[in-house]
Amino acid sequence: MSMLNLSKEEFKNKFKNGKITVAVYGQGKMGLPLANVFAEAGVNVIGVDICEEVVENLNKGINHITEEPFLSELVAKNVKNGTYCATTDGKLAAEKADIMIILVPTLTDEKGNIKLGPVYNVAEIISSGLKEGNIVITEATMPPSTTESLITIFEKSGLKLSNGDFGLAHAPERTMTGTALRDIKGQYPKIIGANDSKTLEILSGMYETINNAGIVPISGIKGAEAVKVFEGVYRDVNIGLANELALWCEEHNVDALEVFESANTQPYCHIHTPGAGVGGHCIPVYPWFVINSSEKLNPRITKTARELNDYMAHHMVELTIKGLNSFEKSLKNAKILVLGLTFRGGVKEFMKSAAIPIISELNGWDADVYAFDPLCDETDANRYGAKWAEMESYKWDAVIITSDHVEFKNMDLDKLMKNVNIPLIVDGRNTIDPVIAREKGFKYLSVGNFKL
Ligand SMILES: NC(=O)C1=CN([C@@H]2O[C@H](COP(=O)(O)OP(=O)(O)OC[C@H]3O[C@@H](n4cnc5c(N)ncnc54)[C@H](O)[C@@H]3O)[C@@H](O)[C@H]2O)C=CC1
Ligand SMILES: CC(=O)N[C@@H]1[C@@H](OP(=O)(O)OP(=O)(O)OC[C@H]2O[C@@H](n3ccc(=O)[nH]c3=O)[C@H](O)[C@@H]2O)O[C@H](C(=O)O)[C@@H](O)[C@@H]1O
Repeated sequence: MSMLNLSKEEFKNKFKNGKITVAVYGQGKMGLPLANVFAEAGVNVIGVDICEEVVENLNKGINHITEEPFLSELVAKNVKNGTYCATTDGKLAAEKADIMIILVPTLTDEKGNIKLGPVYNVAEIISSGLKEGNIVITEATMPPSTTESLITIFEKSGLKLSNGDFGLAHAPERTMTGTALRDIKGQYPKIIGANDSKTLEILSGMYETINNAGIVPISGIKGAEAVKVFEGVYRDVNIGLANELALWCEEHNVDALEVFESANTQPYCHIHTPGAGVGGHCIPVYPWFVINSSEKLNPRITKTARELNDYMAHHMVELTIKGLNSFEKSLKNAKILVLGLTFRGGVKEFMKSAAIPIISELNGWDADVYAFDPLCDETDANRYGAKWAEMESYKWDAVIITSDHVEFKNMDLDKLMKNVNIPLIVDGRNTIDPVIAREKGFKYLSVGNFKL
């Protein structure tokens, strides 16, 4: 069906009555919730993924993103009522679909080199099934200009974008794991940048169907890509500032969180939270999209913040050494419990997790390193060089918190006190209340709060 001939209202009617088919490529933390919010709105949705086990389970109504609240029920309901199905056959999905959404990983390697293999792979597959009147949308976070770099791939289909044969847009996913369904339905307005006004009109109609916060149309595709990337750069740079000011607070024996919270009572001040570092495949990745595309510009602020945030894992080990030394203990053979393997609480994702370099450096000092994470298991701990243990397994010489899981926020400190050889907590996520920890007899150190 050529949607580009429809008015916005005609499109919305067909869309809500299952007359339009959407294929979402990538059924992970972002793609699966999006696909199922569309399906819940009555749209015909095909979820495409390369993982056969994921697809097989999804077609049985089984959700693999178990940390996403309410998603399991939604997937089961949509599969049952036939508005959602999954496949590994991306070409067939493209042949059936009117709108194709690309929501696969956009990553960088350790050196910040951008890796867009999954995007180009999906573009080739979509091109093989692209039909007149279709619209292709990138929702994955894209280095600015990347969506338009796919045009030559789509035009292998014989269709021409400049002739209006198909539409192209970028409409970034502005969602957090843990609140994805809420966010997709309208926590924030939907940014859309399209190749022409007709495509923009149709997609405004489409997203209005599921997002009650409305649409923010951007004058071009590249601008829409920059919106999303800049949101992430803003966050990484501001976390870097928080970490730098927290290190100053440690040097001057000032409680960083108390100062930051007080400064933030001024509406123009939003000092972020200092910590063990910036993980995930979003915030530490997007700055590289700016750094690697700057030729004349030297993006010194973006680069410096990135470097400082990556330094914080080492600082956590420094705090641990200072803490142990205050008990006349060194790291060698010290029994250390690392609480948290994931990059942040509530998400089972290890990309750039602070725990990984921390465990590696502790092992370098011949410490006896164990880990626990409520979302993980022994295999995850061993993969990163730690043995698996629970709090009660041994008497610990130090406990290092690297993920802000809610289980750690509610930790029973009286029980922990019974399971320590040395009462030392190094809190990389400001998860524990320092006053309570110190009242209970712990030596408590965190980024920005250093009292031996
Ligand atoms: N995770 C988050 O909090 C957010 C992520 N994003 C962006 O969303 C995009 C996707 O991220 P996530 O969903 O978190 O990744 P994810 O790793 O959770 O899921 C990616 C899915 O894509 C599948 N996949 C990989 N290559 C594929 C291919 N060639 N064809 C089909 N499927 C393929 C994988 O099997 C996996 O199921 C990224 O660009 C990310 O920057 C945007 C906002 C938030
Ligand atoms: C601007 C913003 O809030 N972006 C969100 C972010 O989600 P993400 O899951 O990456 O979590 P996050 O809260 O940004 O945390 C990233 C990392 O930074 C750390 N972190 C976070 C905030 C802070 O003040 N200090 C800090 O050290 C976290 O511990 C974590 O290691 O990135 C997502 C994305 O863009 O993919 C985005 O959709 C989410 O809304």
